[in-house]
Amino acid sequence: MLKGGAVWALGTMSGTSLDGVDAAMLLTDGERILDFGPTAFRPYTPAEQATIRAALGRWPGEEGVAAAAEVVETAHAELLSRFSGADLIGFHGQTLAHDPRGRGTHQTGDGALLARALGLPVVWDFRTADVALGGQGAPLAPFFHFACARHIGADRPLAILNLGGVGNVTWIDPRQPAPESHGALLAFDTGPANAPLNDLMQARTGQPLDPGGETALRGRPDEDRLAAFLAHPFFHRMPPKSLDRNDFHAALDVGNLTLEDAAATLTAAAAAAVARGAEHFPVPVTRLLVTGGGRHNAALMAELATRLRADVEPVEAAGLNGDMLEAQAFAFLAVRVARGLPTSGPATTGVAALVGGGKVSHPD
Ligand SMILES: Nc1ncnc2c1ncn2[C@@H]1O[C@H](COP(=O)(O)OP(=O)(O)OP(=O)(O)O)[C@@H](O)[C@H]1O
Ligand SMILES: CC(=O)N[C@H]1[C@@H]2OC[C@@H](O2)[C@@H](O)[C@@H]1O[C@H](C)C(=O)O
Repeated sequence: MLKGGAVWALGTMSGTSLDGVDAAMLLTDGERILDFGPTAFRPYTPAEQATIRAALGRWPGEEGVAAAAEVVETAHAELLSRFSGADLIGFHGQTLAHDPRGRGTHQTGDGALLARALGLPVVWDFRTADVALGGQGAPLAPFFHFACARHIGADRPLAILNLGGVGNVTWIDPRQPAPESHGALLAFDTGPANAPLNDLMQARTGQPLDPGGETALRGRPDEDRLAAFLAHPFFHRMPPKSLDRNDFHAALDVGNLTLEDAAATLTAAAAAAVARGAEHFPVPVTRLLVTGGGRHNAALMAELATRLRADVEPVEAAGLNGDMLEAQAFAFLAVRVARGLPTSGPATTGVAALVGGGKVSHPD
């Protein structure tokens, strides 16, 4: 186990959009951010993506999972071998299934194998312990978001919103001494973010996303569909709460709308879900910093600004890197695990007490 000092950790994320693997170096003691280091991205090829997609929703030992694991491991080994100077690795793996109150949570990819391949300690399997102890197992970035808020010198409550396939938000009071302090954090998944819009664009146009939100900007949201969407029981649950990528599939039927109106409806739904979530914040925020690919969607950012009475800005406005924040989070969490510090708590995953998730595998 590490003692007090800072180390260079190399974190990875292979997100729900299945576009590829992000990796980022971070100099940290698991409490503070001391420096940001190099970053890199390795896309999945269409064939690799298809192999992972075929295993979505599956559990260890089921058909297709071994092939997906091999793709994930190979892509990570290739990407991570480009870096030098790391003391340890934080390997998230690829979530294939997430059912915290049922079968559990499943991130594929073997960290022990990567430790041997790369010759470095690998911290991995971050979510299982939290779920086993009654937590949602997600989101896990909030303890890092707290460090980010401190790093950028925030002096009043703010929120960091991640718009990936699914949305997740962290409300932060940076005046508290540490993320595990009472009242420092509240975090939860907000609802579907880009995934339904990507699925619509793929099905109707063959494009994987709505670039810049251009299609949605030409359409009008269907208010009846929005109201039906917001009636979903997920919005009546108190946070913390988490979602699987396709949990909202049936609640977001935009089948008979034009492409533009369907895109506008799904975009408005993602923003409305965040606004619903913001009603749970302990005190309202005046600043919402947005990370994840959805910050490039002008229609989504405009809908957020309309629905939330706050400045809605990409995290870059505060000097952070919105493409790499999750990879940096798993670098940070790896150091916390190595130091025996908690990675989640009642306010972030709903677990009964503070939990230090994550396994450590050594190269020999
Ligand atoms: N230029 C763009 N215009 C519109 N949308 C974009 C753009 N770039 C990225 N996106 C959206 O962001 C998504 C990718 O976001 P991100 O990389 O944050 O997801 P992820 O990390 O895979 O997901 P998660 O955080 O849910 O695990 C794309 O699938 C797309 O929907
Ligand atoms: C189970 C799982 O992998 N969840 C992801 C997913 O992608 C976004 C959202 O859903 C969030 O809950 C989480 O990832 C981020 C990095 C987290 O744990 O903070």
